[in-house]
Amino acid sequence: MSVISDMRGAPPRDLRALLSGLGSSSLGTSGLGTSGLGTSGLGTSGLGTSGLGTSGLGTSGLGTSRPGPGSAGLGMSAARAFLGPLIEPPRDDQLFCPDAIRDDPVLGDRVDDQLVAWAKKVGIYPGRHDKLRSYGFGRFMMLAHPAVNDPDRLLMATKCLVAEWAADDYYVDEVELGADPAVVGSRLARLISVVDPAQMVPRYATDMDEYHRLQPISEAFRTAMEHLAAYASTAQLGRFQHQMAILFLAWTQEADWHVNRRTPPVWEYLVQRHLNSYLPPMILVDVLAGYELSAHEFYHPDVRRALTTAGNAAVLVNDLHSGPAESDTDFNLPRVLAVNENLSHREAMARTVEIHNELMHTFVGLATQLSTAGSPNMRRFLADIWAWLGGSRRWHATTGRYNHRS
Ligand SMILES: CC(C)=CCC/C(C)=C(\C)COP(=O)(O)OP(=O)(O)O
Repeated sequence: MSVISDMRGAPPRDLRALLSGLGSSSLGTSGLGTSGLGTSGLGTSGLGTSGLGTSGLGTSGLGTSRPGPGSAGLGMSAARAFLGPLIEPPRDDQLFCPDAIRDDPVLGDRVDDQLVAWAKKVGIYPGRHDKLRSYGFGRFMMLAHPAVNDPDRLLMATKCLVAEWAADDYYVDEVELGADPAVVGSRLARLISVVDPAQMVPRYATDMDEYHRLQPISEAFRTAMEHLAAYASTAQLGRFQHQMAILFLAWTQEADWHVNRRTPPVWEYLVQRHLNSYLPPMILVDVLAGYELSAHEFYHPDVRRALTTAGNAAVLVNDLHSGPAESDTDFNLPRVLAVNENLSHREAMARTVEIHNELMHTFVGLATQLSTAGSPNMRRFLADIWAWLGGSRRWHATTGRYNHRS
């Protein structure tokens, strides 16, 4: 039995409180089915509120005000009665993390089929489309957004995810795929000019366009963001651009470790994983579900703290699962811990679980406070993040990217 599946832990009291207020909203929205969430004809702002039935719950509106005391609308018992049963985290292991709320393999397959067709069209993962299919990135998004039944919304999120993963694989991690730490900075700086379009005098614009036309990863980002823009508000699109700049910065830091052949101290690795976290796909939960957490709330420092904590915890689940599939020169927390603290692999895995759990408990505490004090959309957003964490956990445990059949 692996260290991430052989110890038990009961959900603590604060988690129960959090779930009664927020985890249930995802269950509530999943109950709406495709007609409530999945159709493109519905305006984003109206959909969020109608999805949660806020009008009947005495709330302070759509969350344009700062989250603060006194604006809570949905009492816990009311939430439970209205939105359904609590989500219990799985009891079969030590990882303090929910499991997936829904698993719809047919829907996941459908998104993955369309994903592979898109990948062929833009030119990413050439000659590796079977591998790409086996990763089940569409299945990932199906698991992580359990309230969303619309394949096109899931495909949009999957394209964004895969554009990021392709950049990570081809520019940062996989030397055999052309990754080269000496040019990571330049490649990513050029790529950000697609994410946040560079303004160019006409005489050089053709040169820049020609470069991007020949870069499948540029084309992946351009088309993924075009798809994202069909569903996202300006502010939601801005979030994504901001998060990409952070992500790309982190990848240049990683390149420094490779070029200079140094293993960072644990704190520096954790800073890098804070920047190179799962936040980019996570912050799209409201875009997919068809509502919007206002920019005012989204960027509130307390909210940012909660979200980055969740993003950091989620990416450590990646570190726990991906280690064996990574090359020896790749960095992950167990490896960094083992080197810095002279731990065995098993000890380093157990320490990673501990750090993950500490982050998750912090997230639960912060989210509990925010969901008590914040708007209905705040509560819903946190619920959707919780659901995302569960879907991510299930994906990591089952994807062909990290789990090879022998
Ligand atoms: C979707 C995405 C690529 C988000 C940014 C965070 C990130 C780069 C990952 C979660 C991938 O991390 P990592 O490089 O460790 O993943 P693999 O182990 O290479 O699959």
